[in-house]
Amino acid sequence: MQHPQSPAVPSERSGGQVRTDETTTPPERPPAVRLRNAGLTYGTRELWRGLDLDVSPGEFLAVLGPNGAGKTSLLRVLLGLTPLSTGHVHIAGEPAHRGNDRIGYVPQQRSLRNSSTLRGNDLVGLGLDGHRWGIGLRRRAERARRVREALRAVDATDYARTPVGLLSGGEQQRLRIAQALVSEPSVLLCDEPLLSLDPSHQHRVSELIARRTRASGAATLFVTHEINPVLPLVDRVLYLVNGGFRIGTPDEVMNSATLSELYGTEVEVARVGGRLVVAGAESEHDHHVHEGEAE
Ligand SMILES: Nc1ncnc2c1ncn2[C@@H]1O[C@H](COP(=O)(O)OP(=O)(O)OP(=O)(O)O)[C@@H](O)[C@H]1O
Repeated sequence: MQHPQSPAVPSERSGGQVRTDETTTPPERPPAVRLRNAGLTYGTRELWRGLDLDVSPGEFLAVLGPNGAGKTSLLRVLLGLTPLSTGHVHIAGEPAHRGNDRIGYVPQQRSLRNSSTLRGNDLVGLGLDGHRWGIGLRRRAERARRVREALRAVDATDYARTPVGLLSGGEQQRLRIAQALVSEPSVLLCDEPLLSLDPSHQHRVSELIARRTRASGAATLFVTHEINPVLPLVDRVLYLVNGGFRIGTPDEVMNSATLSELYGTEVEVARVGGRLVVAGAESEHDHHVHEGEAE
């Protein structure tokens, strides 16, 4: 796992002598996301419980699991929209709360209305509104530069001036990703960001998000049913199922023994033509296989 390391602190010089007795270590940055004994229950339905998780700045975490496992609900908890039933959640050292401008969010896709006359660059620019920015960013030129850069990063420059209602689902999705990235958030939450994207853009967007995660030191939680584009890029996987979970590297989690134990039934994880295929967990798992996807 590659995380930014705290720089070493040089020893202070005092009166010509090197002081080694008071070498101070910089205060550690709090985890970008911290969950402790977290549990979420709706009525009598327990989605997950006893979840302890720290996501470090610069870490890329895939959140996987079948339909209804509680992946979106977990993101809602981090966004401060859904309270935990048990335990605690902190974002960058503060309790999770609504309207947190440290978080960038790519929500699960909803088609933007055909009638929407909003243009792509306006939609991406909305990602800069409502944030507390430094003086420089108040300048319109700087704002426009950031929007342009975000559009270029998702390969959306060509349709930046087209009304979003006229764009395809995949094109709209790329704009949403640019909108979440433009504010350079500390925590990036992506809910099925690869939906509607063709295989080439699935890879491109996954790589872009991985790169931005490392470069900016943001922590990214990436909910997806499309595991193959992201598994080679992620540091760890959180796999939610049947109220339980596993956290570990892709190799630690995505194997037959671990998933069989988690599902309580025989699950086979196989490599087929360089792709990971999960089989045996009934229809819930079919979504992991995306036939025809280019490698
Ligand atoms: N506010 C709510 N009240 C009651 N039940 C809810 C509420 N929100 C979600 N649920 C239920 O919780 C379960 C988990 O939903 P969630 O959307 O988190 O699952 P998911 O893992 O993201 O699924 P998918 O892969 O299908 O998107 C679902 O059965 C859903 O119906």
